[in-house]
Amino acid sequence: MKDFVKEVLVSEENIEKRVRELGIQITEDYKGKDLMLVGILKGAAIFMADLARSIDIPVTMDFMAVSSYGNTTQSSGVVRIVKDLDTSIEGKDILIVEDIIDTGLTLGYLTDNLTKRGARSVRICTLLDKPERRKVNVPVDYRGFIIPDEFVVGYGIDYAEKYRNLPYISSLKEEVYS
Ligand SMILES: O=P(O)(O)OC[C@H]1O[C@H](OP(=O)(O)OP(=O)(O)O)[C@H](O)[C@@H]1O
Ligand code: HPA
Ligand SMILES: [Mg+2]
Repeated sequence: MKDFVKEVLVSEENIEKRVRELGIQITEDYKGKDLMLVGILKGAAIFMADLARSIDIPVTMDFMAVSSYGNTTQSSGVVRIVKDLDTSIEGKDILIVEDIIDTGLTLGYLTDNLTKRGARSVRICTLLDKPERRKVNVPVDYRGFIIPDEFVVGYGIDYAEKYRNLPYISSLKEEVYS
């Protein structure tokens, strides 16, 4: 066990199994539709790569980058678009792919923003959901796991840009923050 890991909350095996299940469900729901996956950088990059390969219909993929956390464990509350989509999404069925929904500020802003661009539908797929921390109510259509109110890292998710390459989801020892 890496010495900065406090507790493994979701194992590599459980992530793999759940991603496969989500892919099957999304494949069913979007058959015959023009599905575009929108991954939210950087946290969702790893989830997006695995999820896309578990979906069995043709999809298009693009990425956006927004930032609200910076190098802290607290959301600033201000969502800023750092990288926008490359193409118009008018008439498309959009599935936003996120690593984690915490306060809901990021996804609340993004759902609104993408809906206003004339998408046919905008839905949300998040690997992790931390409902205890919610400030903005956002409808989650596909959810990997519900987790307790702990700051987590791994499988794409960072603390101060580190630990994204852990293959599982874990909490960090207190000394990492100090
Ligand atoms: O529900 P919220 O409280 O808004 O938090 C969730 C968002 O915060 C993190 O992104 P971050 O700003 O850290 O960017 P990153 O993905 O590049 O790490 C995470 O990846 C989500 O996008
Ligand atoms: O628990 C978290 N870990 C890392 N980044 C985050 N952004 C929102 N919640 C989290
Ligand atoms: Mg982050």
